[in-house]
Amino acid sequence: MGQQGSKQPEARVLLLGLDNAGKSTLLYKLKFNSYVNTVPTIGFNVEMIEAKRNSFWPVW
Ligand SMILES: Nc1nc2c(ncn2[C@@H]2O[C@H](COP(=O)(O)OP(=O)(O)OP(=O)(O)O)[C@@H](O)[C@H]2O)c(=O)[nH]1
Ligand SMILES: [Mg+2]
Repeated sequence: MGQQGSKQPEARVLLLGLDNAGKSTLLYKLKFNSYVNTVPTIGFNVEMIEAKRNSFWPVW
């Protein structure tokens, strides 16, 4: 239980879906906690999101 050393754990998440499904909207909602008006993505989007501990992840 508790902190496992000082390094924060990292996870890589791949978000897949059909064209226009709302992937970018979800990504930017998670990152900026607000709605972002998107354009169709050419290629892919990569973002780093920092998550704080919460009731889903009370301990690392
Ligand atoms: N009604 C509604 N519209 C949404 C929702 N999420 C996204 N949209 C809209 O759906 C459209 C496509 O959203 P995007 O986030 O660009 O979809 P995408 O999956 O990234 O699309 P591609 O990059 O083309 O693959 C946009 O007009 C969004 O505003 C939602 O939860 N509800
Ligand atoms: Mg997109």
